[in-house]
Amino acid sequence: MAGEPVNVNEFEELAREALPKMNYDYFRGGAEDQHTLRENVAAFQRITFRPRVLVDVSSIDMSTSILGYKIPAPIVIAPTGMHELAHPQGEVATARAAAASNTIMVLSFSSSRTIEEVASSSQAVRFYQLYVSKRRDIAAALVQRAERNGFKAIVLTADTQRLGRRELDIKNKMAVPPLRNLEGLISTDVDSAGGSGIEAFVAQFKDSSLNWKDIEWLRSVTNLPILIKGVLTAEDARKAVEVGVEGVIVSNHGARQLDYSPATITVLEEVVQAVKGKVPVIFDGGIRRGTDVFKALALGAKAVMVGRPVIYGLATRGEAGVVRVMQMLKDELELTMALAGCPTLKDITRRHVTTESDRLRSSL
Ligand SMILES: Cc1cc2nc3c(=O)[nH]c(=O)nc-3n(C[C@H](O)[C@H](O)[C@H](O)COP(=O)(O)O)c2cc1C
Ligand SMILES: CCCCC(=O)C(=O)O
Repeated sequence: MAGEPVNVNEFEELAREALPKMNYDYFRGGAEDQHTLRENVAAFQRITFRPRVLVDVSSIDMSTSILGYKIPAPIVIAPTGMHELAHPQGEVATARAAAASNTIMVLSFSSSRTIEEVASSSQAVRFYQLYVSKRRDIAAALVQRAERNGFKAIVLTADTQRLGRRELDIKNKMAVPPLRNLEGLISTDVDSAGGSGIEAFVAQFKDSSLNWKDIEWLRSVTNLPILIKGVLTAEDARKAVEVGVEGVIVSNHGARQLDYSPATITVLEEVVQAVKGKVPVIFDGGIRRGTDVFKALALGAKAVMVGRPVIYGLATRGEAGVVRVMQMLKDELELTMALAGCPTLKDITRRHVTTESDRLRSSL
């Protein structure tokens, strides 16, 4: 690609050029037919704006807060695994970029670098994403390490009872690289039977009996607020509120788990309505533009998280690349707000977008 990247999608192209195929495939790929992977992005393209004109937008305020932590824009770093496959500094670089961007980073359970390394290299507000192992003492130990090291919330990923079937990883015989948090706790040296080592590893360690009752167990091992990640229905949103978690994250795991799950942006409103404002609803999946962020906010998200674009920035330019990606999305959101006539996040309403279902309803 010639010249400087001017948008987040161009970072993806650069990352593809920079990375070994196996690593790029792991980051980029989705489950099975990758239908949901395409839809996560395509569904945004079917939402249009109802911009308002002649509003004073000489000053735009994008600031918000999540669980009381103030951030200058509602764009947060999603938990994604194995950052050393993108850059030798791994999550240390990502965490530094989060601090430089004054945003929140959710550190993945499957990080290359340790909780302690990430904590000591960055002042960013950090949340810890948890997968619960069959041996509960291991999960509890990880949560307590995160808490001791100043992480501010636990993000419990609920959509990964087993790993989705990612055929690129199977073809590449993708092996699990070192996950240093797990050293001395769980072996990642698994027999992949000639397929995806990641899938085999998850099958071996993950407790697939995990269920709503276990939130109580999680409460018993930590004082941190708990967010549930992977909610796609009103039913589960109500359950999450019922069991008393502090936040709900609408996510289909970047289309890496159940293929033919809905594009997340198409179910956000359903979840928001079910939650009834009792806890914040955070959104992820397919955010590639500031316009996407605006659309998610218009449909009721408090903030969005970004997965792959952060990795592409990291792969291309390390810390500086992640800072640039976050800045691009933020700048695009600011411009979108100005052009749509919304000087603050509160001004963004449901009336500022037209969705596919709006169009269907009005054609009846
Ligand atoms: C390479 C990669 C690794 C991921 N690893 C994790 C993980 O360890 N834990 C988790 O909860 N979600 C994980 N996710 C899902 C992200 O948190 C997020 O839901 C998703 O990336 C959002 O979609 P986007 O990539 O289109 O922004 C991963 C996603 C990708 C692309
Ligand atoms: C133990 C690896 C799981 C990482 C993950 O969640 C993903 O690749 O989507």
